[in-house]
Amino acid sequence: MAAGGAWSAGDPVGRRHFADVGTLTLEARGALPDVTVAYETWGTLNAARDNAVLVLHALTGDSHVSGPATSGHPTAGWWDALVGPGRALDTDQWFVVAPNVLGGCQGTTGPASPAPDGRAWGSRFPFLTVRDQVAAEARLADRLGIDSWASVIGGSMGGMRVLEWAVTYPDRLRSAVVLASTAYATAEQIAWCEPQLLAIRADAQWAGGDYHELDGPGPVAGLGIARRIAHVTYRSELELAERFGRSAQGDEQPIGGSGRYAVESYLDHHADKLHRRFDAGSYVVLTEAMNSHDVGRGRSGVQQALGRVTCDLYVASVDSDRLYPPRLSEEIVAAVPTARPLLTVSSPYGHDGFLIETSQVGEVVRRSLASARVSAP
Ligand SMILES: CC(=O)SCCNC(=O)CCNC(=O)[C@H](O)C(C)(C)COP(=O)(O)OP(=O)(O)OC[C@H]1O[C@@H](n2cnc3c(N)ncnc32)[C@H](O)[C@@H]1OP(=O)(O)O
Ligand SMILES: N[C@@H](CCO)C(=O)O
Repeated sequence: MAAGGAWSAGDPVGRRHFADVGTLTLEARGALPDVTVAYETWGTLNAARDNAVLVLHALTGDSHVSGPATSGHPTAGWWDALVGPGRALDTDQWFVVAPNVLGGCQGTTGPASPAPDGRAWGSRFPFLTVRDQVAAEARLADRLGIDSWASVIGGSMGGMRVLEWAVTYPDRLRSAVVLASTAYATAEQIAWCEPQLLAIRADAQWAGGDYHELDGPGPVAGLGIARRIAHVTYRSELELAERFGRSAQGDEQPIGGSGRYAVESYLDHHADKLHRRFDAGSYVVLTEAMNSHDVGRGRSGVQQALGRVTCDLYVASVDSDRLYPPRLSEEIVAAVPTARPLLTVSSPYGHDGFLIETSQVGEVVRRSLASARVSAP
């Protein structure tokens, strides 16, 4: 990419693989040609090809579930504690696959990728739904020769894709884990996204979505505002109160001075970090895809759709999650015939608890894998 701020698609070498999955016919309209899916794997696929586990990341995640920070990944794997020998996703037993989502910006085709004419897709990138993203992941499974996943696991936006997998391809997964997620985007979730989308599109550097080919920083300010809004929703009111209170950041005072509150500084920090690792165009495409999420669309409603699920389903909510409140997980459990009783991750951190509370999340993952049938180690 030419501009777009300091964001980089990362080290093209690293440990990622790239699968060409062809042209995807999209749910809303049109098609996306020449789709590439970037993915990482851990462990070994067994001879029966039935020990594979699919891990699906959330909004700003990527394929780097586990491993140290690299030149391409400024932070260590987002579930590093869960993957490896003896860990919940025990790589002595399981073959773990993690793709970057369709529309993303870490190797999988997205708005910053070159279109057939060689220029970045930018504003020409088509509207995606969660179903399109899952269709791309199913193509990846085909390419890897994996007919049936032992488990499909994800939180938040990743959990949306897990549910779509379970509803669309009930024969292709034996168990599933849906963390801090929902069967449909609620009015409030869509409402929180609206000012985020407006902030990015109001940034003069957005250039109608075609900033990738321009000189300049790209819509860094707009993306930063979007991240600040989103990040507040990812944490709990009590955590922010106890952690930051009314403290000032440093010696300068916010009242009558030029200082900032500590919580403002914290949000500034997260905004600054995001634009270095994430493309604003992807943020828009993925946010609109999340807003589209409704497993019941065209399937006679949510209850009917969830009634199609046949895998062993584990649903967990975070008790302090104000963005994906536990009632949304309760609705899934009530409607899925094969759902286990709702599990609760106890955390002061809110929605981000699904990323932070790796010990509790690991237990949920262990349970799902214990119920997955495998031919051989
Ligand atoms: C599946 C996926 O979606 S993966 C994508 C999710 N990952 C990310 O988005 C990476 C960005 N980080 C986050 O979203 C969250 O921090 C999490 C969930 C990953 C981790 O949460 P926590 O461990 O609780 O980290 P926390 O939110 O407290 O942030 C810590 C950072 O804030 C900084 N910080 C804390 N207080 C302040 C302050 N007053 N002023 C400025 N910075 C501050 C810390 O120095 C630390 O910086 P660093 O991350 O550069 O080391
Ligand atoms: N921190 C997570 C929250 C969204 O679920 C992310 O950035 O993807």
